[in-house]
Amino acid sequence: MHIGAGHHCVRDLLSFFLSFESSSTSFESTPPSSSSLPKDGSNYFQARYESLLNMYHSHFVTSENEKKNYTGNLKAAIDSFPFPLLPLNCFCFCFIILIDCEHFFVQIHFLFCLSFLFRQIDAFCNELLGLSLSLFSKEAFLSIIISFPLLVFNRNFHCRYFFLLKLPNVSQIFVFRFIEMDHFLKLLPKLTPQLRKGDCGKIAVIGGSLEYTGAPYYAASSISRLGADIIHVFCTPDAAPVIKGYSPDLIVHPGMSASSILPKLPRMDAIIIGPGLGRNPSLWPLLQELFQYVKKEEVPFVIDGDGLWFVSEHIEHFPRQMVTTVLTPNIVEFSRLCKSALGEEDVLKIKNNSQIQHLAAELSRKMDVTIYMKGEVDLVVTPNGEVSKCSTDSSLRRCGGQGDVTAGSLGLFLFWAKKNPGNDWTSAHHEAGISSSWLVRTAGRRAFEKHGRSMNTPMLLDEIPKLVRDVETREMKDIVHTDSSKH
Ligand SMILES: NC(=O)C1=CN([C@@H]2O[C@H](COP(=O)(O)OP(=O)(O)OC[C@H]3O[C@@H](n4cnc5c(N)ncnc54)[C@H](OP(=O)(O)O)[C@@H]3O)[C@@H](O)[C@H]2O)[C@@H](O)CC1
Ligand SMILES: Nc1ncnc2c1ncn2[C@@H]1O[C@H](COP(=O)(O)OP(=O)(O)OP(=O)(O)O)[C@@H](O)[C@H]1O
Repeated sequence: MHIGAGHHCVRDLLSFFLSFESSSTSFESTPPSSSSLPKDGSNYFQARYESLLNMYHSHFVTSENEKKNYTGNLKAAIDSFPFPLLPLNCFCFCFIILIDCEHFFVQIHFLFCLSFLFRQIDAFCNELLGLSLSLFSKEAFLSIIISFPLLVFNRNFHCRYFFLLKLPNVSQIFVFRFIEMDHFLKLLPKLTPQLRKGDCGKIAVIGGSLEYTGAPYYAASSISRLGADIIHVFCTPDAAPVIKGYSPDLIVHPGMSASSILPKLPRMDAIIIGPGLGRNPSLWPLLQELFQYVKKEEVPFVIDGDGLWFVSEHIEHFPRQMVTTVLTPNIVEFSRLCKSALGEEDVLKIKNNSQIQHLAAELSRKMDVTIYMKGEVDLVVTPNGEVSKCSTDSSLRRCGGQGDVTAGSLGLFLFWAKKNPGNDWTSAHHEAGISSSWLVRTAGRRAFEKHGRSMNTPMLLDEIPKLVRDVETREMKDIVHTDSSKH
C-alpha cells in the first residue's frame, strides 16, 4: 500500500486497519472500500474511540478512579496536542496491538488516535499529511517486528494481550504491562506429582528480635504463600516463641550465633538476612561469616533492614564479588549506604528520580553488588549498569512491613530465577526483582482498594494467594498503569 499520497489514501488506510478491528480473522480480512466509511468521519472515529475505551475499561480497569485517570490522561494527551507546532519526530500517534497468543492471531487496532488524527489531518495540508503517515506507518511496522520475535522466541510469553500505546504525555505507559506480570508467571515452578518436599524452595530468613517479631514473619509468610516448601526463621531466643505463635508453618530456630546457624545453611536454597534483625553489635561476626559462606557457595542472598545498617557501618569489610547478593534499601537505608560507600551526604534531600537512579548505579558499581532500591518507582540496578524500573500501581499506604514482603519474596524469586538454565546472575536479579516488585505493589494495591487507610501488611499478605491464582489462570482484569523497563 502506498502511504502518504493524500486524503483518499488516508481513508483507504483507515478502512484497512479498521477492518481488523471489526473482524476477528485479522490479516485475512478484506478491507472495506473507502466508500463504506461514513461521511462524517469525525463522529465516526469519535464513536470508535469511545467504544475502544469502553472495551479497555471492561477488560482491564476496575475502579471508577482508575477509569477517570485513564480517560483523563488519554483525553488530555489528545486534546492538548499542538498539532501545527509539534516537531514531526514527536508526532502524536497511538496504536494498540492485541495479540491473542493462543490462537496466534494478531489484530491491529489503530483507533482512538486515528480518530484524532483523522479530525486533525482533515484540516491540514496534504504534504504534512504525507509525512505524518509515513512516520505513523513506520512505528506500526516496527511494533509488529518487535512483537513477533517476542511471541516466537519467548515460549514463556503467556500473555493474551500485548498492548503498545504511544502518546506524547502517557508515552509507553502500557508497553510492558503484561511482560512484567509474565516475569512473575514464568518464575513460578510447575507443580507436578513428581516433585518432592523441598523442590520448590527451602528458604532461610535470619532476623527477628525482641522488638521486631513482625518483620521476619512478614518475609517468611510471603515466601510460604508464594509456594516455597520449607521456611526456616533464625531469630533471638526471646523472639522465637512469638514468631512460632504467628504460624505453625514456620520452623523457628532460637539463637543467633554463627556456630548454630551456619551448619544449617547448606540445605537452604536462598537466604534473607535483616528483617527485624536489630542492631546488637554482637551480630556482626555472624554477618561476616555469612558473607564469606554466601560468596563461596553462591547461594541467592538478600540483605534488608538492619542487615543493611551493619553493611553501612562496616562498609570497608563488605566483600567484593557477591554475585548472588541483592541489597534492598528503602530511601533511608539507601542514604546510609551512599554516605558510607560514596561519601554522599544529604541523599534524603534529593527529589529528582533520575539523580537517585544515577546514585543507585554508582553505588552498585562501587560496591560491586546488585541494588534493589524501593520507592515510588522500584529500581533494580546491577553492577554492569543495567537498570530495571517497576512502577506498577501500588498501595497509597506506607505501613511498615511491606519492604519485608519484598525481601522475602525476592529471596525465593532469586532461587527460582537462577534455576532457569537461561539465566546468569544478572538476569536472575532483574527477573526476580521485577517479579517481587510487581507482586508487592499489586497485592498492596488490591489490599488498599479493599481496606483503604486501614490496610496493613497482613492484609497485603492475604492478597497473595488470590493474586498468584489469578496470574496462573490469567484472570487479571485490574492491571493498570504499569511501567517496567530495562535500560
Ligand atoms: N512489625 C515489625 O516488626 C517491623 C519491623 N521492621 C524492622 O524495623 C527495623 C528498623 O527498620 P526501619 O526502617 O524502621 O529503621 P530505619 O532504617 O532507622 O528507618 C527509620 C528512620 O528513618 C526515618 N525515615 C523513614 N522514612 C523516611 C523518609 N522517607 N525520609 C526521611 N527519613 C525517613 C525515620 O525518622 P522519623 O520519621 O522517625 O523521625 C526513622 O528515624 C528493621 O529491622 C525492619 O526490618 C520494619 O520492617 C517495619 C515492621
Ligand atoms: N512512594 C511510594 N509509592 C509507591 N510504592 C512505594 C513507595 N514507597 C515504597 N513503595 C513500595 O512499597 C514496598 C516497600 O517499600 P518500603 O519503602 O515501604 O520498604 P521498607 O521501608 O524497607 O519497609 P519495611 O517497613 O518493611 O521496613 C516496595 O515494594 C515499594 O515498591
